[in-house]
Amino acid sequence: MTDHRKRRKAWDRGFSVKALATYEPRVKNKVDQFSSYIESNLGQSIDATAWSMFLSFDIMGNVGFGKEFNNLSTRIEHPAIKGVHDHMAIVGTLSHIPWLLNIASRIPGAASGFSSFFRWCGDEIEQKQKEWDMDKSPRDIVSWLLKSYVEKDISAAPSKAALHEDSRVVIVAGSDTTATTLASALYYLAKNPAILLKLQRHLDKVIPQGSKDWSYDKVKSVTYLDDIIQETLHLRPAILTGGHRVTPAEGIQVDEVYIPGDVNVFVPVQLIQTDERYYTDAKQFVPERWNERREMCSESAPFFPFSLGPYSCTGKNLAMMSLRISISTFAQLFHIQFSPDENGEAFVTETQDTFTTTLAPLHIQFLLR
Ligand code: HEM
Repeated sequence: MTDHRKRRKAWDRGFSVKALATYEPRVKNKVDQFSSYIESNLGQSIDATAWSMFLSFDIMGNVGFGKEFNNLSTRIEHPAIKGVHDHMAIVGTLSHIPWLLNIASRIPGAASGFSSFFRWCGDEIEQKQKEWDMDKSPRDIVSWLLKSYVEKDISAAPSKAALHEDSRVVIVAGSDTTATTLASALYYLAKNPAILLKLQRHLDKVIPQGSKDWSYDKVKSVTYLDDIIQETLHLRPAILTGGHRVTPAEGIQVDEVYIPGDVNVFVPVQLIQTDERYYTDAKQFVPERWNERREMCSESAPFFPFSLGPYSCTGKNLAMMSLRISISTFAQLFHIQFSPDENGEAFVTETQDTFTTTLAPLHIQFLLR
């Protein structure tokens, strides 16, 4: 735990206000690239699940590694994405039996599906270290981690292997999660035209001159945008169940249930966040519950899509920034609706909990407002 707290410092530097300010125009640039594609394909059916993935991985390649994944321009998955998904399918299944996961990673060939991803991250770290310039301020998350390592800072990864692992976490933790949240937000906006319209009105109020006047500062002032993101994370958190935790040696009392010590437990995020005891119309998409209809949340309403405590998400501010930039840009420019052959059902019923979430395709159309 003390070790973990120390190591968080290296991570936190990569998400400081100063670091985020250097990422912001790069995130916007990727979102604009996506918007340009939409503009030249207005009315066409677009798979929001796949495209959200392309966008998030391109963002994470750029701000995570300072590299171009080119998913948006080629519309072909970078091998790192496939590697991550193969990896997560195994993690999602085996994490319920943690010792099996340890064994599986040591069986020759068992990890072949995601070894290209491991190799890619490792090569990038090696390359960065070769080109390392002490005088330059890091411009991406991995460079912040490498800086601590090269300078032997107290927060540094304790070994090269640990540094390689951290670099993989940047992609695994940062891309899939933001992508599934964006795809879910697009699903809710397509399903609820009145909510999309209300968001557009709020955006028009702070950006009356249209998209050329877009600025992150203006968008950040639109609380309804945050209400929509929050409600998406409330109903469809990107990590549906979350990682397990071990109970303290003396055991733990949860209401009337006693759980003995050293037991693996899960706290299923989505299940708890959609419990009617805490929220009115708990499974309905009502962004207003976070502001003007606050009475729809009880005092103790649980909300922890980024987890809580010392192991909570260190990339939360980057995730929120990416989501605000993406959703505000799309909503300002476009009307969003389901494609004629889409009703959104499979997107909900075929969701798989693979530690991060695996989503079914979602066919939507963007039209000019
Ligand atoms: C909507 C997007 C995101 C959601 C919902 C999310 C959620 C979470 C959750 C629930 C955890 C805790 C996992 C556990 O307890 O087992 C976590 C941890 C973490 N997240 Fe995120 N995350 C998001 C985006 C990001 C981004 C963009 C990054 C950037 C790289 C990131 C980096 C991390 C890291 C490094 C950890 C491990 C923290 C630690 O162990 O101290 N996340 N995230």
